[in-house]
Amino acid sequence: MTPHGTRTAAPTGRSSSTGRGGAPVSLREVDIRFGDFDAVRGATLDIAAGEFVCLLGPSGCGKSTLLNAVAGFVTPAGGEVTCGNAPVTGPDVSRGVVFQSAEALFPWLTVRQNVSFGPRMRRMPKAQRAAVEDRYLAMVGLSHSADKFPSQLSGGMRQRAQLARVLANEPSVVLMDEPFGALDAQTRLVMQVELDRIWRDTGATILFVTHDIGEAILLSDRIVTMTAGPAAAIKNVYPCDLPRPRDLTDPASAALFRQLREDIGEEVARTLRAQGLDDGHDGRSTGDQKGAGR
Ligand SMILES: Nc1ncnc2c1ncn2[C@@H]1O[C@H](COP(=O)(O)OP(=O)(O)OP(=O)(O)O)[C@@H](O)[C@H]1O
Repeated sequence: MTPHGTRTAAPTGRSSSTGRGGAPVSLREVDIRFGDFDAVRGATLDIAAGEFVCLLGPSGCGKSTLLNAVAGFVTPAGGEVTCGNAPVTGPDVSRGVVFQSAEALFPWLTVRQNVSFGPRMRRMPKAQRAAVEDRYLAMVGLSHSADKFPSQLSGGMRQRAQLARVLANEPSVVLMDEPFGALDAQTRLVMQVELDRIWRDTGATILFVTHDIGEAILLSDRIVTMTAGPAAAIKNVYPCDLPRPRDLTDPASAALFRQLREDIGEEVARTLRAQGLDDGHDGRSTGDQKGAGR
């Protein structure tokens, strides 16, 4: 598969059975600075409504920073981020964020109350709220655990609860920052399959940050790599149109895996050289991990 520069993706036309479907997201020449530190420079990317895009890159390059700019947590120093053609000027429930840590759940509330939190804040009537709770608890497979507290859940269940809480706001864009990074390998595989189904059901646009090349191949319509920071940029955009469900051992997936590993390996090696730590390491043992292509 040939990577290409940033482009405007054609809308996928994916329909949703729940939620409000997806919205397009656009980054135009986005620069992000933290004081004197130049974190991201000139990032341009168009994500179509309903598209699933993964951001991959070496540790510390700026993946979360870019996701935070789409979330509205970080204000770009230059350029523009738009969602559904409106400028992003701050956080909004139409852009839900799922974090790596399930600490994002309120520990004093049950799973159902956590899921209900957004609709309650929006003063949704009780009967309607109950229907929303039921729908999203069922969607993530937590109906039977609705009355448990977060401390009574496994790591995978907590991430499901976090996702249900975000989905209960019926966001048109879901931003996921290494949501499965703290899970064991088996749970992670289960969650990847479930997320693929949930994405189809909701029709939401998903921007997903991961270190895991295999995970990106299993889930994405397109995979975006970033250069090592500072002043990180979008490096390549790889279309990933393999038939779903995907199998990392099939030759096309394995070839894409190797291509991505090489792409990220170059950036890791560049970072090590810049730090004077280069000992001939080509970065291939980093990036990832599990899956095929090795
Ligand atoms: N609030 C902040 N203040 C100062 N620097 C920051 C801030 N947030 C991020 N950075 C810096 O910006 C760069 C990009 O960080 P970011 O967390 O986006 O990287 P990442 O690619 O998501 O990393 P990882 O894969 O390790 O999670 C890093 O050098 C980081 O130290």
